[in-house]
Amino acid sequence: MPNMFPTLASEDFLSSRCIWVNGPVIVGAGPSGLAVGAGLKNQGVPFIILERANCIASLWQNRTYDRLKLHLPKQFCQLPNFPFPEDFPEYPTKYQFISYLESYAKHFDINPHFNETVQSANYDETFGLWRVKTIATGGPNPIGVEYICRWLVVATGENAEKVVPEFEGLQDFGGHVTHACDYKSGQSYSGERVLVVGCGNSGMEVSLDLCNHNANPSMVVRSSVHVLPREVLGKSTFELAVSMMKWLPLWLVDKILLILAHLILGNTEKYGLKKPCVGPLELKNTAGKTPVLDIGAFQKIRSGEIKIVPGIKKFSRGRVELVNGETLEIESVILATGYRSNVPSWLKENEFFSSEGVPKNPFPNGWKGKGGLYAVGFTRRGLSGASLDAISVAHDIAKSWKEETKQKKKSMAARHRRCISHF
Ligand SMILES: Cc1cc2nc3c(=O)[nH]c(=O)nc-3n(C[C@H](O)[C@H](O)[C@H](O)COP(=O)(O)OP(=O)(O)OC[C@H]3O[C@@H](n4cnc5c(N)ncnc54)[C@H](O)[C@@H]3O)c2cc1C
Ligand SMILES: NC(=O)C1=CN([C@@H]2O[C@H](COP(=O)(O)OP(=O)(O)OC[C@H]3O[C@@H](n4cnc5c(N)ncnc54)[C@H](OP(=O)(O)O)[C@@H]3O)[C@@H](O)[C@H]2O)C=CC1
Ligand SMILES: O=C(O)C(=O)Cc1c[nH]c2ccccc12
Repeated sequence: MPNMFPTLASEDFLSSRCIWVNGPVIVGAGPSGLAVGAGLKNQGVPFIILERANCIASLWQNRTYDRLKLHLPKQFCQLPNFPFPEDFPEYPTKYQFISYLESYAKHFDINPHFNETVQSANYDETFGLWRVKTIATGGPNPIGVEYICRWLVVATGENAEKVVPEFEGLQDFGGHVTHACDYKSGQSYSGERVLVVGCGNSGMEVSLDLCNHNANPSMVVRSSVHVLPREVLGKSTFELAVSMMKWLPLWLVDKILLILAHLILGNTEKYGLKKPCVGPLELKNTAGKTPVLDIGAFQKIRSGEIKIVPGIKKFSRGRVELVNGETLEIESVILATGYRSNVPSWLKENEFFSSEGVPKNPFPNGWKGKGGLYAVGFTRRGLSGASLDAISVAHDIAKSWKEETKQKKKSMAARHRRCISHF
């Protein structure tokens, strides 16, 4: 018997709309998307920003811990054309940074479409247009929307999704397992033995915060890590590196950074923090691995308050077995295992973006693709890299928007004249 009630795809239940955008569609209302928006506003170009969360800068507002501060000095973190307030400290807190971003959006009158997740973006070769499909969940029912535009700006970030590795036996562990993006404070871990998996800036700072709340962290270092002091003789290490880069080759700057780190912190390898073979800046540029800028975790490692342990073999009820055969009894696990881009899941394009979801061309040539495609904030250079991209992208789009608008006006005027001459 034929099926009288064929099942409908979930999309069929959505009412849908199609919208022509006179200008670019920007995906993501983080610092990168806001900075492009500001540049476009300054040049009179209309645009829309689509944001899956219900606020701007959702990484900063929803997916970071309470005690987070910017770890680069403020002059490297402000966005174009709107400086930080003068009374901001050298390393603003995340709350100060968020309030700055709110003022930034207000100043440039940027109003993203919140609760609207981009599901796919395809380039229509025939018409030379982008078709961007979203699901908007702000109203009583989800709505499917399709935007048609000439320019598409990808500003979804290098940290769009958490990385959650699979571990044997984790389902039997029975304790609390959280990713660093959901960790707010060590308060609820007081007195607990906690396994922190990963030793990047997140792993280090979460471990430090746990110590400050009387918990006992063990931090997994499965391979290697560069630990640099955040400051050298009161001057930011990052700033020092940027100044040296003007005169010296990268390898030499890396050597000097490692010598300074050794003078200030001593031999970090003695405590189980094996150093990578490649220098800290070279590693950041080639593999995107950020060196740790230490704000006090290393002192806790030296004192034994943070225990360093090797890679994980498997979990079992209330325990973890390590690759060296040692077993630890633990109450909780925090996965400080990093983040990844989500571009491959929605952008139907594989010439400009790699399979990891970052532009294939290295900095400074990774911001412009073909057919009006742009990327902002994928340079592995934090907020200062995002600002540089945003300036280039806004300038380039404004130029071609103005040319096309002028041409359209010309051809409309010509059509108008032809119409008049008929009378
Ligand atoms: C804990 C932490 C601390 C950091 N500290 C510093 C620092 O001190 N200095 C520095 O320079 N950098 C720092 N960074 C790097 C960080 O990536 C940048 O600061 C900055 O947030 C990058 O901005 P962005 O706009 O490119 O990406 P994001 O801030 O991640 O913004 C991207 C936005 O896109 C939205 N989005 C994603 N997918 C979709 C979709 N499909 N549809 C619609 N919207 C979508 C997201 O919800 C998000 O709001 C830090 C990162 C982390 C994780
Ligand atoms: N104050 C600040 O400004 C802060 C900035 N940040 C930034 O946020 C970004 C993300 O940092 P972070 O979250 O630390 O992520 P990272 O990608 O820098 O580090 C991930 C860590 O997890 C480890 N890891 C991944 N998978 C496994 C596994 N299966 N077993 C054991 N270890 C594993 C990695 O080890 P391996 O190297 O062996 O792969 C690495 O040590 C960085 O750019 C960082 O600088 C983060 C926190 C604070
Ligand atoms: O914190 C981050 O994620 C950054 O990307 C900031 C950053 C850019 N370049 C760097 C080099 C060394 C340490 C941090 C950074």
